[in-house]
Amino acid sequence: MGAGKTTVGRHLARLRGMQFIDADHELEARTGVDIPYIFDKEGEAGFRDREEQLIDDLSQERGIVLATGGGVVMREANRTHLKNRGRVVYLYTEVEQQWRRTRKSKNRPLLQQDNPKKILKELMALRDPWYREVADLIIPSKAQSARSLAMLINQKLTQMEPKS
Ligand SMILES: Nc1ncnc2c1ncn2[C@@H]1O[C@H](COP(=O)(O)OP(=O)(O)O)[C@@H](O)[C@H]1O
Ligand SMILES: O=C(O)C1=C[C@@H](OP(=O)(O)O)[C@@H](O)[C@H](O)C1
Ligand SMILES: [Mg+2]
Repeated sequence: MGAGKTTVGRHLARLRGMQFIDADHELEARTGVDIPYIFDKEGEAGFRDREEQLIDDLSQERGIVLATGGGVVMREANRTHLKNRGRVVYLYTEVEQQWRRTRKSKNRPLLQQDNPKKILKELMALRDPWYREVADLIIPSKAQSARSLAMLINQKLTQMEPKS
């Protein structure tokens, strides 16, 4: 959360002339409600079930840039689909930076409590190994604009062999 997946992903899609899809926005469009509402009514498990279904669906698309939610690596099926069906970029961000970028937002239910920095730290410890396992490319996102990060990712993807 707060790494810049949604923002950088949109720039990257523009640079590559591809369609951009944000999994959370797509889920909101398909259900007609927002992410906090889904967490509220169905809990995190309900959200994860919907997310898993959606990732299976979207990862079969070709020629898109897909920004996932940060918790996507929590389910093994998601990790497998992303790894097998696309090229995965891990936008690494320090917890302090994540916290600064997310502290005013009301849109991330997991952080709507007293000590969001502690939650971000715990989630990082749990998830970082999975992000690294799934990633084809690891990009530290420290102190660079979203557009320059997208340009860097674009360049690195272009240097890689096309995924068959
Ligand atoms: N490289 C960046 N530099 C400065 N601000 C950024 C950068 N990437 C994202 N942001 C800002 O941080 C916030 C969270 O970004 P977002 O793209 O929603 O992250 P994610 O989708 O990974 O949770 C947004 O307000 C966005 O404008
Ligand atoms: O890290 C997570 O578990 C989540 C990240 C969010 O997306 P962003 O990573 O785009 O904030 C969103 O999917 C949901 O609130 C859960
Ligand atoms: Mg996002």
